[in-house]
Amino acid sequence: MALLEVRDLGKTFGALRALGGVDVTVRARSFHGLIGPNGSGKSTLLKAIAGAHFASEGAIAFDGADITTATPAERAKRGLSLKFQITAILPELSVYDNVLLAVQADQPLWTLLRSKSRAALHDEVLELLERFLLADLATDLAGELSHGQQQWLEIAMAMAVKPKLLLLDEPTGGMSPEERRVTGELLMPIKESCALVIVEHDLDFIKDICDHLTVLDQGQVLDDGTVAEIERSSRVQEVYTTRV
Ligand SMILES: Nc1ncnc2c1ncn2[C@@H]1O[C@H](COP(=O)(O)OP(=O)(O)OP(=O)(O)O)[C@@H](O)[C@H]1O
Repeated sequence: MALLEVRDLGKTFGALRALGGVDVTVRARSFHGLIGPNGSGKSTLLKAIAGAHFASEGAIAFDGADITTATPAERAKRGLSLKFQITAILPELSVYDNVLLAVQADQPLWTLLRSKSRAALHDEVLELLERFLLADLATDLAGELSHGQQQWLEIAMAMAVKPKLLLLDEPTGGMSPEERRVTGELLMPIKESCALVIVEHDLDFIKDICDHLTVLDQGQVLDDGTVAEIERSSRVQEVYTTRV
């Protein structure tokens, strides 16, 4: 079943047509990669899905609802969660408090005042810290974590709201090969409850973790299919050998 349907999406910035006629379908609990040369429109598409900017044309449906003109907060309430290239952690707070803030963001105020609820929140924070290899660093300042650990903290925070779809923009940028490998391992289990749309330049990483790929070129869909189909695509090979 389709969780996200992007139909005939277009986005212009002044005279520049960054996206045009883009169709993308993401199934529930699938990992969907957006790849393509620099400037092909990957981040623009991710931002349009998140509501960070509005599409100029076309429609976006998420979980059965039309979200084309919904605000980022309304999309988040429906189960969309995102982590962008730019960091969103609070460096002066502990790792624990960063995750606690993210977990609390999903709770009504009255829930936070009950001690039973606070104990449950504590358990949720610990569970996320364990899952993303941060439990031993809980009391460290977030700003003192390594680059890779900061990325994992942000993914943990994005997962704190129990999304149906997680959007990641180049999560492995600046990571060591070992940190990339671990990031892949940390992401795989989220498939049990959540789909992923990921923009990534590391093609080996994206092929390892994704079920489905959409290849963009000059703001349009060049090809779309399983990883094996895209690997065999002569159109994609041509673009990657001549322009990347
Ligand atoms: N806010 C903006 N204002 C004007 N032009 C923009 C804006 N955002 C993106 N663009 C332009 O839209 C086009 C697509 O950019 P986008 O960042 O989506 O590509 P990308 O595939 O993510 O590139 P990269 O792989 O280099 O990150 C580019 O020509 C870019 O310069």
